[in-house]
Amino acid sequence: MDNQHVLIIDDEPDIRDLLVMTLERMGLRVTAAADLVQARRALGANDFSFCLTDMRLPDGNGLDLVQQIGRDHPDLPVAVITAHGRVEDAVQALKLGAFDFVSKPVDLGMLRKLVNTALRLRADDSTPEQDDDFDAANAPAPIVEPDGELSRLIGNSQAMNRCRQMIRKLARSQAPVLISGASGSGKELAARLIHDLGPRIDGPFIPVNCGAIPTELMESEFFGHKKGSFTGADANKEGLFQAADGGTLLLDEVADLPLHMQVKLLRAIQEKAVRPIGAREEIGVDVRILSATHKALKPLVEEGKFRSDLYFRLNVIELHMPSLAERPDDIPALATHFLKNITAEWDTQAPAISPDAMDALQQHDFSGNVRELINILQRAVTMSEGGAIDPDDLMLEQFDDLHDGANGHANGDAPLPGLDADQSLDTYMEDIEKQMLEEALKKARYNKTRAAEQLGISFRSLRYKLKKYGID
Ligand SMILES: Nc1ncnc2c1ncn2[C@@H]1O[C@H](COP(=O)(O)OP(=O)(O)OP(=O)(O)O)[C@@H](O)[C@H]1O
Repeated sequence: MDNQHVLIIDDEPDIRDLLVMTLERMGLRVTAAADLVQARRALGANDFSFCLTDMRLPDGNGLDLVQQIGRDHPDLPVAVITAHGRVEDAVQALKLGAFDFVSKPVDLGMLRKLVNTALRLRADDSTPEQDDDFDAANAPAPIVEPDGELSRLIGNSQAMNRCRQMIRKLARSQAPVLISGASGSGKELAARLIHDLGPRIDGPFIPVNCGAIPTELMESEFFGHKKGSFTGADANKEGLFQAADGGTLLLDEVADLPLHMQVKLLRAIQEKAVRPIGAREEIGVDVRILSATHKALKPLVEEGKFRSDLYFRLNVIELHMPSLAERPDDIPALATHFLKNITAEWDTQAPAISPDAMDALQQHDFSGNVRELINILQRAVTMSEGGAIDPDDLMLEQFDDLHDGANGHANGDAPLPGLDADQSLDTYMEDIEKQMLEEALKKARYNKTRAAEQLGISFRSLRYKLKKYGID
């Protein structure tokens, strides 16, 4: 870290001195500026590795500097110091391309972590950055060569290129990202890439399905607990935030968070600290938050089911993963890639996909997106007898029937089985319930969250019923 030169901008002499001293103790060379004019002069005359600016300065707003640095020095990470509780300022700074923020009074421990992360980013900089904008959603996407980690994202459509371009850019920031997209469209894969391409790569990546944690255990799962803090707390337990310290926490299916937990999460995200159940003190955590959802969150906010303040905090930047219907041209490349993977994993000969079968795949309505394509190919490799996969091997009608079928039974269109003479009404009802559960699971490609949705019951209720009937 020797010789790295950083720029601090703050008009309050006491705070400025404290910041300078803290960073110099980290072995950094520090230049301090008291206003925008001094800062611009310093930027023009030096090659900085990191910049930290206050928001309110005597001759203007620190956000103007964030924008200017984004334009003139796109590789220079810049963080802002926000007044305590001014979440809007922090969100605005992140949207404008700030790397991260710290709020006043500045916690020096957190600041040191932030600076280390920023300098790691700078040290890793080997590839020149594209000078693009976060919200340039409709701009034509320049081709981002799918080399290195990004080659894990298959597909060369415009939509996929735009995703790669966004992911590369998002990896450089610490801003919260909301990843939207249909089931199986690659949301978790995108989150992993943002983590792997960023300065937190050596830290943990912890994905958590928010719909899968029982309500009563949520607080303990996220924040941990102290031994003896409630019945059954036999030992101290670390929560997911602590487990993700120095890395990334992915809140998957974030729409399924119950309201009481949304309040607690918001606090943890804002304060960058958690308090385990039964603990007196809060513990600072250095975690980047990504979230993913297949449900549109905005309508949930309007219905009062998702807190608007949490939505505002999580959705600083949105990354949309396109469904296969939006990029059918990517299907051949995806199919060829997965076929190779499957045959390598199963140690069998790789059959070719006949042109007719490829056509059929391109016509197919993939409600389960890439995950469904993988399932279809796994089955096709098992079914194919000759050297090629033919349309029949794909058994696409069966997948279509599954799309339509569960609606049939689940909505009561299909005839109900008759009641046996020696059967009680209870066991008869249980048989029907079991049958509906199995069909909904099949239709949802064994995604329990989706199956619960189709059945109109909560995830927790589904899990209870599956256990009751011994369905795995
Ligand atoms: N563009 C892609 N290139 C290569 N593999 C992909 C791509 N998109 C998705 N996959 C693969 O498809 C599978 C499903 O992707 P993933 O779990 O990321 O989807 P998801 O959107 O998070 O799904 P869900 O909504 O069900 O949680 C994974 O095996 C993933 O690696």
